[in-house]
Amino acid sequence: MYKLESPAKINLGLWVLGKRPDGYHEIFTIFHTISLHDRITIKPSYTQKVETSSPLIKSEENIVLKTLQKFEEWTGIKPEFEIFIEKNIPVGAGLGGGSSNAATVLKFVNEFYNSPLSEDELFTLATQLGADVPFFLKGGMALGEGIGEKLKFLEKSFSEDIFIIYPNIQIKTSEVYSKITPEMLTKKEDIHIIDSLLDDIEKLMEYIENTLGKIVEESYPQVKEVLNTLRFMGYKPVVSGSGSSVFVVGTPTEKVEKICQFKGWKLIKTALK
Ligand SMILES: C[C@](O)(CO)[C@H](O)COP(=O)(O)OP(=O)(O)OC[C@H]1O[C@@H](n2ccc(N)nc2=O)[C@H](O)[C@@H]1O
Ligand SMILES: Nc1ncnc2c1ncn2[C@@H]1O[C@H](COP(=O)(O)OP(=O)(O)OP(=O)(O)O)[C@@H](O)[C@H]1O
Repeated sequence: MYKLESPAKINLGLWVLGKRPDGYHEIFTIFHTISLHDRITIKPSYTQKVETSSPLIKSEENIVLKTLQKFEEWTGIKPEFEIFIEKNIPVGAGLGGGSSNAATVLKFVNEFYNSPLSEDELFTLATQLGADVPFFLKGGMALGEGIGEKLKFLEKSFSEDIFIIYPNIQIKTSEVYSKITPEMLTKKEDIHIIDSLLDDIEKLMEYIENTLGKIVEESYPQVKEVLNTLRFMGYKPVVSGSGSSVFVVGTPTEKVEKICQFKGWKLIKTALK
């Protein structure tokens, strides 16, 4: 029996640079893993089974199943494990839960069968599973370009406390990207300043924004309410990825805890890692 931790991520800023012919968008983002994680239990077996603790995820659609199938396509080896995922990462929250599970299992299975896939092959296979998957092969802090698969992993990462508010709604990433219009695009040269702020979280937070977050705020009143509540309290909240979760650097006051309880929002205290 093997037990693996599958970390969540937040996007410390996300800008959309353009739209590609294949419908995907060129982005610039700063990925950062956090200590919030799913727990994956893997048992070698005579069959292949993937289950989770979340009713929101249909077994047959689990990205981890797709990961095992792709691994077999690429290597000819049929991975036979019973996998159970204890979901602590809220689903459809912009925290990369599924992508993290896929990368964590892909890395394990490749090592279990004595690494038939090279690191480059792992990254290519991961990209085919989803734009966020390659980042989770290493984690930490990374600049993401392309569709998010062109990664520059940074030596340094942050360890500050953050808190996340999840308003219990799942948001489909494709829906958010489909609302991108030309005037929402950013020129890469206009965000060069970011490169000089990568070792100062306070300064970085002054500049970061999330283009997808602006769309989510306008399309989902529940997220808008979370953002305005936090702004009213003097925080600088940022939507992670395509939402619905919102993060703030720091620790929540009792007042924040009370409001989350009253509103029925899920408050997660965690840290950059
Ligand atoms: C929003 C982020 O989570 C930020 O990290 C990622 O950009 C999205 O990563 P992801 O959820 O793994 O995305 P995928 O599952 O690969 O793509 C879901 C859908 O999002 C849209 N998509 C995704 C990534 C990207 N750079 N451009 C896009 O337009 C596409 O319509 C795609 O069909
Ligand atoms: N193992 C999994 N864990 C979570 N979601 C999964 C998993 N497998 C499939 N899914 C599906 O993937 C979709 C996105 O789930 P996920 O939790 O990764 O969203 P997310 O946190 O918004 O991810 P991202 O930040 O990459 O957009 C959901 O509709 C969910 O049902």
